[in-house]
Amino acid sequence: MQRWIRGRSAASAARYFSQDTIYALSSAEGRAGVAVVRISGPMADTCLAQMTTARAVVRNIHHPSTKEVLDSAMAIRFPQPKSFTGEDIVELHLHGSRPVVTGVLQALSTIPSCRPAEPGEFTERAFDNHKMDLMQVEGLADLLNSETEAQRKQALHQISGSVGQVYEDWRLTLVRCMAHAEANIDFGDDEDDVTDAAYDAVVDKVRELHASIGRHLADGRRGEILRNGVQVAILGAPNAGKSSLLNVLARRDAAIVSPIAGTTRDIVQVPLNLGGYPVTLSDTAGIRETDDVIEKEGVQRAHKCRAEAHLKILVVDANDTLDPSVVDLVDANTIVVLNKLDLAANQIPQLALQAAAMCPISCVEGTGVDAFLQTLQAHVKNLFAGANDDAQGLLITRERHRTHLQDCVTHLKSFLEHPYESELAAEDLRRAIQSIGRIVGRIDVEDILDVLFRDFCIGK
Ligand SMILES: Nc1nc2c(ncn2[C@@H]2O[C@H](COP(=O)(O)OP(=O)(O)OP(=O)(O)O)[C@@H](O)[C@H]2O)c(=O)[nH]1
Repeated sequence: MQRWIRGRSAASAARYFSQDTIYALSSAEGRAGVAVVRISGPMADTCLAQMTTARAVVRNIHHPSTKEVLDSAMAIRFPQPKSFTGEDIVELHLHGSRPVVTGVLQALSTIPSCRPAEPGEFTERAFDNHKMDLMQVEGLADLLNSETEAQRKQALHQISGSVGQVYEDWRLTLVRCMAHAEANIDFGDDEDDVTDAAYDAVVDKVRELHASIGRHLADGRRGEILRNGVQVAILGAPNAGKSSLLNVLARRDAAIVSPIAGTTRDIVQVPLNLGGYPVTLSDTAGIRETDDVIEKEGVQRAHKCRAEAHLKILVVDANDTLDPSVVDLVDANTIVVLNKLDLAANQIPQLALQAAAMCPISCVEGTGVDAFLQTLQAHVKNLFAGANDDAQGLLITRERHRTHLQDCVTHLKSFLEHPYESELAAEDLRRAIQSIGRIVGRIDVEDILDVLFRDFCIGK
């Protein structure tokens, strides 16, 4: 354990070695049915003994010195090593009232070597005690930040450890390959065990792994898109009804709507949950040639937004002739919305556009909005189609993982270019092993952990 704690930031290492017992409110702040105070560390049982006589039963909680009754609560013990942190843990399930929680936390501060927990410190202890690996900690962070069902599923999948296990299996395969490569350096042809045929099998194994990781990398970034949300840009000419559409979908007046062409200048974003998938809708400035400096900037931002979007909605006024510059915006990832149907005298214009779909609607009357939403939802869902094609349902959820996997592939490729130059080949495998080992994380994890735990709430 010393090996990787040594690199930990000074504050974090000091915290770890102090052997303090930490406590915090682990449920949400404020009035609630139940408030859970979690205590972890060597004094957890002592805290319990000093404040109540209970073991998972309802009892009075006393102030340890004044003996004043602070609450009637349920106390649960989770003895080490099977607890969340791997240490003795006590949970006090209190009434969810501010004075009760404040009184209990204050009472805990009077017990020697007990102190309030830092954000994420319970999870940090779980990591330190090998109860979770880095990917699981990241998965927990994702779960806490998740807002839709699909995000929750992905985070839970990562917390379960199954994704990390696949990487660990790949790493162990490479370790075995490297043992063979090093045996080649040490014994060459003199050793019976290290036959050419055995080494050929190692090269085949590396080739296989190189292909598997390559396929895994070609996942269309579905895991990262799901984690960060699907970006959908609403584009079109001025006055087509882009802001009106945004407001209809958001069910509130998120953007200003007016008959003055060129009203929207900056990007206006609204988050949506579409069938369990997280979506960010961006309303943009109407695209046209202009000398107005501010509007020009708005049009540039609209083009940038379009370039970064996973899906585009092109809003067209069904009563206007199509501007060629707007036609150029259409591609296979664009849903065309023919708006202002109420003014079109029941004539839906037939447009020859290579779009993903065409949806006639009226933002003012609400006609066609439900059908459009279904089309949009289907296209969002389609971005993730095939997510479970992979036997393990394996998706890359963070850029950090992708970078290490790409490094690993680079080293494996280098190995495959000179597999029979023993020393070079062994060095390539060593680097490939290191790259993949960094994902699950026991190497150079300190900076990542510091950032991760900073984003955690106190009590987690
Ligand atoms: N009749 C009718 N009017 C609409 C409809 N949708 C929008 N409008 C009107 O069209 C005008 C422009 O609507 P906006 O939503 O501001 O259009 P926009 O595309 O965001 O415009 P810019 O900000 O100029 O890019 C407003 O007066 C809206 O009330 C519709 O379905 N039917």
